[in-house]
Amino acid sequence: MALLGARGSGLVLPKPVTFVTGNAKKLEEVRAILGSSLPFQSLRLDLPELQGEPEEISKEKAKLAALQVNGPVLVEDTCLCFNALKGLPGPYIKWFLQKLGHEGLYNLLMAYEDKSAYALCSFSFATGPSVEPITFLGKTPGKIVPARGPTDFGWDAMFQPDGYDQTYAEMPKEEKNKISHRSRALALVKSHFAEAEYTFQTNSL
Ligand SMILES: O=c1nc[nH]c2c1ncn2[C@H]1C[C@H](O)[C@@H](COP(=O)(O)OP(=O)(O)OP(=O)(O)O)O1
Ligand SMILES: [Mg+2]
Repeated sequence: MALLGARGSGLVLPKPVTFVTGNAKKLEEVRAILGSSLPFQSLRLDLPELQGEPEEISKEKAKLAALQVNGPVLVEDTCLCFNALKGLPGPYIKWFLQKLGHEGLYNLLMAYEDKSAYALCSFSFATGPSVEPITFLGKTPGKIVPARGPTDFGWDAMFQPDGYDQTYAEMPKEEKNKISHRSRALALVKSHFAEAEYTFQTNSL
C-alpha cells in the first residue's frame, strides 16, 4: 500500500477527496480556484437536497455523497439571498430561476426599494460515511440587477457584487474567482487542508 502526501502527521484517508456535483460550471470554478492546492477527483451526481438552513442542507448533502463514494467527499450548496425577502430564495434559488427566469426573479423585488442580496456558498467536507461533515461558508454581498452579460451560469448575470459595476457574468472569470462566495469558502477549505495534513492512501502498490 502506498501513501501519498507524505507530510504524514494528519489523519490517513482511504482515497483522494471526491468533489460531488451535478453542475459542470461549479466544477470548472472549483478546479480553477483550488488549482493544485488540493488534489481531488470529481463525480457527476445530482444529490437530493433537504429543505432548511444552508449549512444543514450542505451537511446532509455531504453525508449522502460520502455514502455513495464510501470515502472522503467535498460538496457545496449555493444560495442567492435577497435581503428584502429575508434571505429567500436562498437555497431554493435553483427552482426559482428554473421557473421564473432572470426577469421573473428580478420582478420579485419590484415591490421593494432594497435590491441588496448576498451569494452564499456552503462547502461541506466529510472524511467518510460515518463521520460528521465540517462546513465552510463564503459570502459575497451585492445587489440584484436586470440581467447583464452571458447567461450560461445560473444567476451570474443578475448579481452585481458590491464595489463593482459589472455583474459576475460580465467580469473576467479570474476576477469573479477572486471575490466570489465560492472562492471565499474555498479559502477556508484550503486552510483546513493545510492544517489537517491528511495523508491519502492508495491501493496501487
Ligand atoms: O456562482 C454561481 N453563479 C451563478 N449561479 C450559480 C452559482 N453557483 C451556483 N449557481 C446556481 C446553480 C443552481 O441553479 C443554484 C444553486 O443550486 P445548487 O443546488 O447549489 O447547485 P446545483 O444543483 O446546480 O449543483 P449541485 O449538484 O452541486 O447541487 O445556483
Ligand atoms: Mg443542487
